[in-house]
Amino acid sequence: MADQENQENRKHTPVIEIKDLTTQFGDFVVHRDLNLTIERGQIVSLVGGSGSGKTTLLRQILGLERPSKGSVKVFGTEISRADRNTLQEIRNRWGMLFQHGALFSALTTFDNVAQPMRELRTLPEEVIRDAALLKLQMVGIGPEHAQKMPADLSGGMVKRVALARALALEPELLFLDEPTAGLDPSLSDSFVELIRGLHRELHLTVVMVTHDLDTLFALSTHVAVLADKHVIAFGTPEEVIKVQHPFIEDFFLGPRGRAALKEMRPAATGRTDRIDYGK
Ligand SMILES: Nc1ncnc2c1ncn2[C@@H]1O[C@H](COP(=O)(O)OP(=O)(O)OP(=O)(O)O)[C@@H](O)[C@H]1O
Repeated sequence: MADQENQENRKHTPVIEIKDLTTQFGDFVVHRDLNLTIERGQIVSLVGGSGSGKTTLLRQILGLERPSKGSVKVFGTEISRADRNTLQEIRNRWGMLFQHGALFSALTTFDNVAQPMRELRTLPEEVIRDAALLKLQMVGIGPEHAQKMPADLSGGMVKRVALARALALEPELLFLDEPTAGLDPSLSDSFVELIRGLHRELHLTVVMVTHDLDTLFALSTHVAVLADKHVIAFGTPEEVIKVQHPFIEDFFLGPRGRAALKEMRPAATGRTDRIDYGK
């Protein structure tokens, strides 16, 4: 009964809840009274101009930066107040795909994916072996590549292996930092498809930083726009592009944005309509 209650609570607790966050470095204020709530199953793209504080916000969520004011809760726990064990438990519930340095160059493909499981120190090696191969299979990497070194893989394969590694501990929450940067358009499309499929199968919550509008429109259920030191708009892509703000108009409705909107495919919601961008 208590277990059931816990599970119910888990379902209803926002995955990320940021309230009145201020981040300040010396006199320089990056975020002021920033609010953002991300619910289970959402795919949220975080966008904003250069220096608007996207990376710093991710660092706040990951517990790498402390709020000057306000609170950042992940899975209902205030991350800056969590003790070491709680923080580790929370970290085991998320995976992160970094834009650069995604893999350890001295480890094989297989060992890169196995490493987060080995660090748990609770799983027998045979279980790790099967799980790592399964994760690689999920991202379309066959066992024949398992003993290859990262330097011998193509750019697209490195991203896939890095995604397998981020999924190693079966996270509920996945952070993607510019997931399609550096991929050519067809690799980028297939990577988007892969993330979309995994989101559906694994019921993941995804938070990504991206400048790539094709990726944004193909994947996002929601978009959070960071400008003027806080989140100026949060909603579905259709809702957000209607908000009048110079950054939004420039980002979404400039030439690049219009092209991406025209090409837009159904997003992770399974929506099949096209965005009507008015102008
Ligand atoms: N540790 C720090 N000390 C001082 N200033 C910092 C620190 N970290 C970030 N900043 C400043 O905070 C601002 C926001 O930086 P941040 O990297 O979060 O922006 P961003 O939106 O990710 O930008 P970009 O898209 O260019 O990567 C910048 O002006 C940056 O110089």
